[in-house]
Amino acid sequence: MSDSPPVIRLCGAGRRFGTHEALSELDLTVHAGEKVAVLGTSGAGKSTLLALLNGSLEPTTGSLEVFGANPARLTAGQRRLLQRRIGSVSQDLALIEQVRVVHNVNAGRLGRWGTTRALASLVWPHSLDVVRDALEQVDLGWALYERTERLSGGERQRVAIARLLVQEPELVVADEPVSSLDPVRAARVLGLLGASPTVRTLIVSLHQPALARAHCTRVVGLREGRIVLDVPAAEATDEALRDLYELV
Ligand SMILES: Nc1ncnc2c1ncn2[C@@H]1O[C@H](COP(=O)(O)OP(=O)(O)OP(=O)(O)O)[C@@H](O)[C@H]1O
Repeated sequence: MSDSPPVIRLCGAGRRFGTHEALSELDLTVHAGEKVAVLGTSGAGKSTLLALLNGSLEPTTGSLEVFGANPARLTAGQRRLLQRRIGSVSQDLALIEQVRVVHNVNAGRLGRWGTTRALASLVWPHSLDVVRDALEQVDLGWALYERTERLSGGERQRVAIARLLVQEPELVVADEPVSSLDPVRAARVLGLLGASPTVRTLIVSLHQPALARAHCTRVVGLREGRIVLDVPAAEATDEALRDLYELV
């Protein structure tokens, strides 16, 4: 193993919303190259965990390090550099509806561009070859100049994946990125993220254990805000997962 710090290190981390404890006492270390699936029932805390990991939420207890740094202690400039290394897909996808698909995909490159280039690209889109290639990888080559608001839910999810692909982040944190896709496309998108030469580490929440086993190396199970399972994907058998999904 290299000397570089883990990509993620959570120690005794928790997150409260008012009096509600969404996550409690999480210990989780993720090393570069791991592909981690986060599973659990609705409300188990998956989105909250991923929001901690992508820097959009802070833990209310315990500690979090991403690439060896506590995001809360970084300067604004250091935070921007950190965000460039993290590609994120949230459940709301964070797409701009009124613009054409090419611009939403190019948003993945904004972290590397200055303001002038970013503004110019809104008139004459930059990096068209790169954008086209990313869209083709998610079967959306035809949608380059479509208005984003006209696309279906599954097509929009794939635009968000194409945005990730052009960003070339070291770490991808994806919250249910295939929830609107048909089974073949869901497998294909996860295969793309898992096999991408630039995405070195993947943390993805899923509702389909079969996809976790097929495309990830490790399965972390959350139940009522706590990690109750943390095994290599091959050991995440139906039996091992039974407790995770049992309704209380
Ligand atoms: N902003 C918030 N304010 C208050 N409570 C919240 C907030 N975000 C999440 N919660 C609560 O925290 C708990 C965990 O929510 P979270 O969205 O992380 O679950 P999840 O496992 O991602 O669920 P799902 O699979 O339905 O997306 C839930 O009880 C939820 O109501």
